[in-house]
Amino acid sequence: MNPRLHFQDRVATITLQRPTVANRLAPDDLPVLIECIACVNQREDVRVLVLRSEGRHFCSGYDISQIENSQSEGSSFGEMVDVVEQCRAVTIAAIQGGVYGGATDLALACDFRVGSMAADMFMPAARLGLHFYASGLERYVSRLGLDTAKRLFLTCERLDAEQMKACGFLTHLVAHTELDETVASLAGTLGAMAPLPLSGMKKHLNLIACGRQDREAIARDVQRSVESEDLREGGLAWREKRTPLFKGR
Ligand SMILES: CC(C)(COP(=O)([O-])OP(=O)(O)OC[C@H]1O[C@@H](n2cnc3c(N)ncnc32)[C@H](O)[C@@H]1OP(=O)(O)O)[C@@H](O)C(=O)NCCC(=O)NCCSC(=O)C[C@@H](O)C[N+](C)(C)C
Repeated sequence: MNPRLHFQDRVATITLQRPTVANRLAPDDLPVLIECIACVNQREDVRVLVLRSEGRHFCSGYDISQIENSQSEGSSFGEMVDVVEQCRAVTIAAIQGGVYGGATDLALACDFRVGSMAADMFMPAARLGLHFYASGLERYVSRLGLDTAKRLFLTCERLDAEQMKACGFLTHLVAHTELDETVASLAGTLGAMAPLPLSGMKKHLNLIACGRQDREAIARDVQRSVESEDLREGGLAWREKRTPLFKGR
């Protein structure tokens, strides 16, 4: 099955596993990815989702051999990326190599993008004759700013790992050999946080980034945390100088 979903402790991992075609995503892969996220959302014990892939490239985007159908399929690619962005768990993309086209939007929908020095990226939509969908354009501008979004979309320029970090595409840049360890360490850090504020603040920060903030909803989530067992546990653990044991309620 592509992709593969795996659970360990508080961490879910989705692995793209078509390395012979640079992990390109065909229309058939999109509902499978959406289903994987639905499975993750159902598991209350899962706090972190790692999106990784096998082989030299992270993902080469949409299947170019089916690009003419992308008008009808385009919305489902964007829909899949929106579903990833709205995942309840905090998401980390582990980018070991190339990330191209729609895959760059998929990575941007993740909360953290940890890249290796072997990573590179480009967005060839204009070169292919394709206008990118609205939610992807918005995500680029809200995450990277207007000038970088224009540079990437309009020139189709290739960026190396250091340029990806400099423009904010990568949140972390590490040696190739340290990628898995860095991702596991970040997943461990995030997995130890109180689940309610973790997923709540993730959701609201994303909404604020695209200008759709809801102050009343934030106030409700603040109140929910004030009344939570986890807040009492957090204070108690601090006083007792021990690691808190959060239950997500
Ligand atoms: C990834 C790559 C750098 C790898 O190079 P490599 O030298 O390591 O390997 P390769 O021999 O080029 O690739 C291995 C195989 O993988 C295939 N492949 C690689 N990426 C593909 C892709 N995206 N679609 C279809 N086949 C793809 C190659 O054609 C090839 O097939 P073959 O063995 O039958 O010749 C090189 O294949 C390449 O540039 N691929 C194209 C990348 C690219 O332009 N991606 C953007 C796709 S368009 C896109 O994503 C926009 C889309 O999101 C918009 N919308 C959602 C609205 C539809």
